[in-house]
Amino acid sequence: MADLSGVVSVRKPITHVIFDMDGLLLDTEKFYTEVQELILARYNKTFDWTLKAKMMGKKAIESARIFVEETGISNSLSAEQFLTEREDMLQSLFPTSELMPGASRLVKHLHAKGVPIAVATGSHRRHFELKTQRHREIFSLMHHIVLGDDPEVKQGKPSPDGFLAAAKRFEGGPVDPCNVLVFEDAPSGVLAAKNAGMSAVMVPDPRLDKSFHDAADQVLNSLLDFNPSEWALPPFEDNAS
Ligand SMILES: O=P(O)(O)OC[C@H](O)CO
Ligand SMILES: [Mg+2]
Repeated sequence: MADLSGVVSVRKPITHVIFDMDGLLLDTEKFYTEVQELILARYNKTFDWTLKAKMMGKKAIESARIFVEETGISNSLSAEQFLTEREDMLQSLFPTSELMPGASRLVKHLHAKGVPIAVATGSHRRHFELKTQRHREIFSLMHHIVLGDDPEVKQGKPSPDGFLAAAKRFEGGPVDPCNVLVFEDAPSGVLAAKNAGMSAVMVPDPRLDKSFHDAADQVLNSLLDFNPSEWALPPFEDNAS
């Protein structure tokens, strides 16, 4: 494949795949947005996608600090108080989480073809359990799952900690990062994958500024648009979703 300057870009042969969770496999980013809009409304402020872009994909306390500082409410609400306040709302929303379009098809396909797959999420254990309670089957196909409160994940995305921990835990690991493909929705997540030396397919929310697409190796509107053959992965045998 050649770009407009005639530079030929060769994609690395992929042997292992790591999925992000929130906003990529699960349609859970909308819950964070909803709750944060409600909290900010109390301070007569609005939540926008510039702030969302900075928060998404990060560990809870890291994104909480960004929230109170960027909105200028840190004198009234600390990051810790913000987390406590949003918790009740999130706890009732998370169990209703739905899979993103194409997530089930892609995970089942890669698993059936023997491609080792894992999850690396910024989400901590308690939230992970709530979000995945209706989706145990899909998550059981993962070789392993690295959570945001894993002791090896010292820093959240864009630090590569989560993806490097995930690459280490595959059978026969550590897997060379250049053979790992990451699926991400968040700017911080794409940077984390690139900081880990991995390839990144970004499936961003359409409201995210397009400048965040630049760091990704490929940008898709939906997981349904992913073509495994482009990454030397086994092709789909049908067009079913
Ligand atoms: O996108 P994830 O799966 O890394 O999750 C991060 C936070 O829990 C939500 O932005
Ligand atoms: Mg995400």
